[in-house]
Amino acid sequence: MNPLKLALIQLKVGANKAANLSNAKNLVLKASQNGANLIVLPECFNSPYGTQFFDQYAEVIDNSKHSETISALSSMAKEAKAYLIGGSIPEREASTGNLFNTSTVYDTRGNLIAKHRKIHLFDIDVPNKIRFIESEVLSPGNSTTSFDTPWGKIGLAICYDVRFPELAMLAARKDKVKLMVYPGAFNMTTGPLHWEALLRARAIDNQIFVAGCGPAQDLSASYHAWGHSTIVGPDGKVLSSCEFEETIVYADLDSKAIDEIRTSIPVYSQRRFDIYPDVSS
Ligand SMILES: O=C(O)CCC(=O)C(=O)O
Repeated sequence: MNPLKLALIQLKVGANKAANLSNAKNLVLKASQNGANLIVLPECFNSPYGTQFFDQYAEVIDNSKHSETISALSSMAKEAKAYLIGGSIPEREASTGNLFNTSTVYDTRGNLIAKHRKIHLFDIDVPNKIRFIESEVLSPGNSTTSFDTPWGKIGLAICYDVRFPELAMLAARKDKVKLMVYPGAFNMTTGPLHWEALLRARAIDNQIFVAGCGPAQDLSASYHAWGHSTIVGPDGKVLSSCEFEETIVYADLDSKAIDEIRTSIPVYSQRRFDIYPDVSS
């Protein structure tokens, strides 16, 4: 099997949903022309990021009748003939009206094959720096997500979910994912402090590939994103990254690298689950 060519689209997101969708389409097609097999968009890619925007931009995700963004993503994947992780969008659940931060995944024919609702909502308050309380308007998802591709299973979670090592470990050990993808949107306080460290930590913990895809920075927006979309190898090395600008980050992922690191530094098989079966108390 040839390596998986992964492309992270560090998209510049604005207030105009139609413009965000058409900008995303141009870059998705560009990534596919450059040979990408799996293309990723950032968290909240069709709407500005902020609790005040979620209700206005939310869409119902219904497999039988696609909404504006779902229909656009499905066509992009089909036209690109690539797997597509559609970042995330504010989702409105039809039956309850509840809002979620939700990522959708498409196969090369544009079929919607997976959906992840952010499990850990971004609720933080760093005095004089950043206060963001997603749970004021969003409900959390309650399940983990992975999906099959010809390159093996891929795990999916969203942004703040990266801070919780159990989620990636479950995906690596139970679902046997080779790659964990996090559409994200870190900020200018926690981005420089933790973004790369967390992505590398999840890769080192589990000896899998890890990717985090953020939006480009827009200093005229209310939320200043950190950007720095990054792909990390199973040995913890950064394979490819960028800074704040709109761009595409690529890497070729060969699963042989997972076998090599698990053989040379065999922590994957040295775990002592007999002494820490449950650390929840
Ligand atoms: O964990 C962080 O510091 C940032 C998280 C975030 O921006 C998000 O969950 O959208």
